[in-house]
Amino acid sequence: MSDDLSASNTLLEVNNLSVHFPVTKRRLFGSDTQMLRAVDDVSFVIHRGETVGLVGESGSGKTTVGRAMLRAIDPTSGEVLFNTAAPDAAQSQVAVHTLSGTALRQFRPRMSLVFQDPYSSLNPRMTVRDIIAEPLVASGLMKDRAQIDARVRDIAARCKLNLEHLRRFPHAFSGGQRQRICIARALVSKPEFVVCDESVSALDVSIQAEIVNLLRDLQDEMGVSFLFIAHDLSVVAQISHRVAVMYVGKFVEYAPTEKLFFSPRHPYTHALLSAIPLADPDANFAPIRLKGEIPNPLTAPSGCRFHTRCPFAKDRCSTDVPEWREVAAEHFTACHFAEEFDFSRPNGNASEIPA
Ligand SMILES: Nc1ncnc2c1ncn2[C@@H]1O[C@H](COP(=O)(O)OP(=O)(O)OP(=O)(O)O)[C@@H](O)[C@H]1O
Repeated sequence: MSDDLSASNTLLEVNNLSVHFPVTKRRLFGSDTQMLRAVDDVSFVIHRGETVGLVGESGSGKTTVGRAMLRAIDPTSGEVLFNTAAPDAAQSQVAVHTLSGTALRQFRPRMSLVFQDPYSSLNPRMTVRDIIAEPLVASGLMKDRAQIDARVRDIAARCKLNLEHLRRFPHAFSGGQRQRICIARALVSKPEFVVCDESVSALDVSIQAEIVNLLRDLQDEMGVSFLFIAHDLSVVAQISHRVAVMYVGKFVEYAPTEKLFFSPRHPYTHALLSAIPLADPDANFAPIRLKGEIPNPLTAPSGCRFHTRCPFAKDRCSTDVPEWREVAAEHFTACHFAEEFDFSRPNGNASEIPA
């Protein structure tokens, strides 16, 4: 677990990141192209050895943030800066958003991705050994077979895979074992940053807990940082040092996990938390339920994007875009009235975060 939130421990800086997709609609005569603002002006940092949870309803832009950070897609604007050196050495900063060609290919092994579906993301015709070795071979990081085998066996053992299984094919394995194979593949190149995109969502609850524990152990051993994308706030709470909440392409709140759970400042975070059955002895805590669907980013509401569903919205919420600001130490939000709301659960404590 990383508690060092100092600037010298920063691994990734995301500054004003936007990803807009052109969407063309056919009309009777000709066509009409609009920009879909999947991610709009998002800024945050991730520290070394830290897990940042990213939550929000379907379509809010979580996957697009992760893919842009990995340069799997090109950002429309903004920066992704990666500090490559160890914290005590002189740091060397790589502007990931500007990399291309050979430089991008050489940088790729430092970042990786674990997909949601452990069934479709493994090639059924490859052995487990070859699947795990693939990133080393594809990036040209290692060429010597004995060296590759040693690295594969090392990461497979860390992921608690039986080494005898390396010669088998993926169909022989359960969902949990397959996800261990996916994690081994993602970590074989010893990346410093890994995006886990809904990586436990498809698994049974007991298996989810095993995978979350495995990711924590691997983080302690290898110092890797995770962006952990999920719908399920209770899973995110178990693994994340800090949590960001997204709504229609915007970050609405970002705070250390306990603060976000027990003193949220944004009505949307409060609404998401209201859906979790936490034992809460505080009589003042009034849960709210969200009505309606998340708006389409093509027709995102003006002002605060949440105002159309916010039970606390006032006039200016429909016209003025709220400023993204630090309302308490390490606690950021974008709500005009964050200072006025009290959604806190003063009697809550960390042990109440669902396990
Ligand atoms: N390549 C693309 N072209 C056009 N629109 C896209 C593209 N990729 C994503 N989108 C749109 O961008 C928005 C954000 O999508 P994204 O997948 O990032 O959301 P998400 O929060 O990860 O959702 P989910 O939880 O369902 O995966 C959605 O409206 C989606 O339809």
